[in-house]
Amino acid sequence: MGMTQVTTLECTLCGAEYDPNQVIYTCPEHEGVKGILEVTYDYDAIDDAFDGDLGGPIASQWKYEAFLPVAADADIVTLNEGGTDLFDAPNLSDALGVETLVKDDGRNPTGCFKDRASAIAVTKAKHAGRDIITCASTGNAAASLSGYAARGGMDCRIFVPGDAPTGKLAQPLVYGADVLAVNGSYDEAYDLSVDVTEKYGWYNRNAAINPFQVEGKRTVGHELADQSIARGHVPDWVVFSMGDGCTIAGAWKGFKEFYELGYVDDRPKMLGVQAEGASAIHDAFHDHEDIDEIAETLADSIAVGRPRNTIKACRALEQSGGTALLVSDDQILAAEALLGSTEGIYSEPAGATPVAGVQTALDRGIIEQDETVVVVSTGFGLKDTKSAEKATGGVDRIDPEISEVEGLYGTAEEAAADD
Ligand SMILES: Cc1ncc(COP(=O)(O)O)c(C=O)c1O
Ligand SMILES: N[C@@H](CCOP(=O)(O)O)C(=O)O
Repeated sequence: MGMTQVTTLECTLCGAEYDPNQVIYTCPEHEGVKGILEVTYDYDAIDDAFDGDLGGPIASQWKYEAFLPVAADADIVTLNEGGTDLFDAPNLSDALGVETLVKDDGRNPTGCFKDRASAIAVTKAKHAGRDIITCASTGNAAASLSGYAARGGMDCRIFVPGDAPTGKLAQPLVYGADVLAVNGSYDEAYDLSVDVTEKYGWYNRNAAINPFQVEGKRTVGHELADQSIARGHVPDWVVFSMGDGCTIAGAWKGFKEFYELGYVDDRPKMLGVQAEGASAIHDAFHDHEDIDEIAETLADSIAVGRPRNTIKACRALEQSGGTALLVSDDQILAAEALLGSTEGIYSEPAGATPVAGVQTALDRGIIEQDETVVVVSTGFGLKDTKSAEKATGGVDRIDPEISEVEGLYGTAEEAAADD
């Protein structure tokens, strides 16, 4: 059975349309991965089918199943992804000087928002009768896909840059994937995975070329809209970090759909944040003539030199009235420590990057102090403890002597007198 609510796959460059019930990645009319495809829907059919309790509890992203491009007779492979909390963040708000909420997508089953897309990929691959699935990854998509492939009983072969954080390499190994650590950058691992997909015919999960992956990511936008209904107001800004640009594009598409269907009465502006050393989407959005294709940032998840989804990301920024800005690695590390120490939310650097973006946007008058901001923390910090050590300065090492504690805090009597 086909996906009744999906109408076509439309090329973002030339508008050519393709049958969505085939496995197709990019538009063959363009070289390489340029002709990214957009999934289009019959929204009347979706609206008829959707019976979610808007403003009510969100058990998982499957609350929005009517919006998801899976066949009605597909066996869904899920670990209960999505349904992540949107936290009030009073301490962080005080520190930043603007009302801030945190959507903690690091609480997904494998510790990253990628699970929203991986559930779709493995479900679709199985439905298409495939038994091997692949992707290129800076680490999170790899870990996520490996977990879902294990759950779905599929073989998983992933390509990661050799210097990926060890936590992100351990995770897919435990999930039973073949982890191929490429001597090179993410961009090189990516090109290799595309080559392999063409030659071996494995199913490719990469969001940048597999048009259905951005569609899974849009449930974060559905949830933000749903949570806005529960809270009674839509935030002025939603802030994401950007690497390939698929995540912000998906989130915007999801929120916009709910707005256009009349489920929610306003839309946020999207703020996309990149690292100074990996700035290609920012550069394209601001019409810089020389786009810097070198990626050098400790925020490994957004260390992307040649983003594959610049078109969709820039469209999200433009349509929402938002913008893109850059932050330094030092700001990212400081943001990781700030988010953790103010709200107990431990993010990897790319997950904390939006917090650094809010600070910069306030300084530059892009965000006003009387606005409301949602930062989306996209990945859990324990995947990259080396960066956490850099962010915090690490532990105090002491001998097992009371005098060592007294050296730090004074004697117990002195500390009691201070209280
Ligand atoms: C934790 C984390 N945050 C942000 C991103 C950026 O997402 P995108 O590449 O879709 O822009 C990624 C990777 O893609 C990621 O793993
Ligand atoms: N930084 C990403 C890159 C690939 O993920 P995708 O979902 O955009 O395909 C990662 O975590 O690997």
